Amino acid sequence: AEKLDLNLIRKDFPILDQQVNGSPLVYFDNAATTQKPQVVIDALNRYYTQDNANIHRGLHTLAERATTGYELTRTKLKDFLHAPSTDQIIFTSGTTAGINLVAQTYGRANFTAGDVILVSNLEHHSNIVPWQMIAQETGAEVQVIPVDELGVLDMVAYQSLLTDRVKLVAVNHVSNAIGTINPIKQMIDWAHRVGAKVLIDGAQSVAHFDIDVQALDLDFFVFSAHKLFGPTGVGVLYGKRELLETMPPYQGGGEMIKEVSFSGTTYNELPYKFEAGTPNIADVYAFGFALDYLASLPQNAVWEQEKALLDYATEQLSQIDGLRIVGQAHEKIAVVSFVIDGVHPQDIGVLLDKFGVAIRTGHHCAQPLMARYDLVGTCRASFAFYNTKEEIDLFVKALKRCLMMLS
Ligand SMILES: Cc1ncc(COP(=O)(O)O)c(CN[C@@H](CS)C(=O)O)c1O
Repeated sequence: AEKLDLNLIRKDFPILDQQVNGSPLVYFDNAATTQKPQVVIDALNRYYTQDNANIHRGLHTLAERATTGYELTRTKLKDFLHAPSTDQIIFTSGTTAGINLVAQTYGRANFTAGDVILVSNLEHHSNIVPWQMIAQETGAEVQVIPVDELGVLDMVAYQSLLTDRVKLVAVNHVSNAIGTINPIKQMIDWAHRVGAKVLIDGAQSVAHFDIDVQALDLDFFVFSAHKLFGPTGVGVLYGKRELLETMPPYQGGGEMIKEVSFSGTTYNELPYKFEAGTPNIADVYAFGFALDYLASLPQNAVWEQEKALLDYATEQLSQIDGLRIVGQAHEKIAVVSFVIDGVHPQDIGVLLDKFGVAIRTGHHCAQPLMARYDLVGTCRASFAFYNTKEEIDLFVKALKRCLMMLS
């Protein structure tokens, strides 16, 4: 199978070539945010030096160019997600904003007392708190799909929780904290059988899978550009047309209207009904170049590289005395969460940074999951295709030195 030329690839990510505290940077925090290829950085620079103007309204050349660039990304996303139309691609500020939008519009219009919103114990706070907020407001109830010792969702429990009271199932495709890949096709099919809609939080899966929203029969799908080698402050909400059409607007203002008068206001068509105010034009424009960059890579080689990194890191870390990997699902993305007997994750994170190694420590915005495993937090190393086995060797060597210093 085709392999990635990592020397060439890493030249596309200038940020990776730097020293941190006297050692080469080893960036293993890609689940928090990915680094950006030069083409994205160049696109941002080009937008602000040549094309910047407000969009959709101005009739002058720069406004036309800015509008074309912004809408071109929406078209690229339609293709990327295999969506039926661009109308169903809504730009938000991120995954969190997308989930809040659905909770505050679809939720408010459809949830009533006694309804159930089903989430999982693996969820990120962004896919728990918005549902708690709308549940409080509507009298609906949030119930939780349990997870087992390995970090795998309990599908038997899921089936029994799927009563006809369930109006929405909101789960992540992949856990950010421990890397578990959930069987979302099956989960969606089962939910639809009881008449429930499904929102899939794809923040940690879009970078690792080809997502076909029609084949998955997805009702809602949300993710952030910054997890997909694009800028921060840009998110995508995909929704089924018949759902988006019936949902009231999320925020009021310019762009999302047709006619405003003090005797009444009419709203714009999809997708603009959900895009009030001047959007994050430059970052949406630059995001399109991240999508082009990814499309230029041999996708299987990318996934092979990530799998090789996961397997090698797991093998190397498993040899360290007292180290326990948290989350050992058979189906995992390239994330290794671990704890070490007698050592606080925070201390490891701080010390690793002294050796130039960037990982994330703590609860990873998944406190209910940490509580499930009776942990204050974990150390999380998360890899991208531009990381190397040599970096894993540096990481393991540094980790062993940290443990010597802490012993
Ligand atoms: C599964 C999942 N769901 C939602 C979010 C929120 O994405 P935003 O772009 O911040 O809105 C994230 C972001 N997880 C980062 C920051 S906490 C991590 O270090 O794991 C996520 O992983």
